[in-house]
Amino acid sequence: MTAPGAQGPRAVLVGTMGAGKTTVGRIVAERLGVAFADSDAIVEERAGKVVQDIFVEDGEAAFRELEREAVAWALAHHDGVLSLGGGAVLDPATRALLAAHPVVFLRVGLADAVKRVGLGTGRPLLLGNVRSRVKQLLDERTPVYEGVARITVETDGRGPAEVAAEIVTAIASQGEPT
Ligand SMILES: Nc1ncnc2c1ncn2[C@@H]1O[C@H](COP(=O)(O)OP(=O)(O)O)[C@@H](O)[C@H]1O
Ligand SMILES: O=C(O)C1=C[C@@H](OP(=O)(O)O)[C@@H](O)[C@H](O)C1
Ligand SMILES: [Mg+2]
Repeated sequence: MTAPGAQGPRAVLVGTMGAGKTTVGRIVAERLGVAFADSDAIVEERAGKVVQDIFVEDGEAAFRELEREAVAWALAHHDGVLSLGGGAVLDPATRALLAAHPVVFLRVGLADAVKRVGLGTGRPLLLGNVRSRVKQLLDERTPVYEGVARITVETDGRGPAEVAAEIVTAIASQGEPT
């Protein structure tokens, strides 16, 4: 994290659950030599409990409020790489803030997303039929991710290091004068 007055994140990663935002974001930050932050981790630190427990004990609306505040704070104060939770972009105020930032959409298809999220219990929105929930979220949210992104990176069939390398190249070329 950085002092107030920073320019904001070098890259903000968005995409659905299993796109690899947390994993790839950490690698991109390492390669750029900057700090990494994840909205879920900020929320968990502030709430003093994990995302799953916030959903169960306080409800999704309470989580979304904490998430909106965490993202707004990080966009203003974190100048490294920032990964968002998959649903953060559903908030209109968050989308408005994102317009001023280098947003990278990590695209993933249904098969790879399902493989990556597996049967873990850490993602409360996927409880039940994982495949049909992932499909529904992909269908609903892909246009939203496309709407906020300046850069889109395909992740199907590619490992995190390869995806991270493409992001580093893409943000470097975005920074060049046209
Ligand atoms: N490009 C990739 N190829 C294969 N597995 C990946 C890739 N990116 C992430 N993973 C794996 O998928 C799982 C979910 O990744 P994660 O970074 O938590 O995704 P997100 O934050 O987008 O939900 C992790 O086990 C991670 O190791
Ligand atoms: O898509 C969503 O609504 C969510 C995605 C999760 O983050 P990841 O996308 O990093 O898994 C986490 O914020 C929460 O379980 C809700
Ligand atoms: Mg994540």
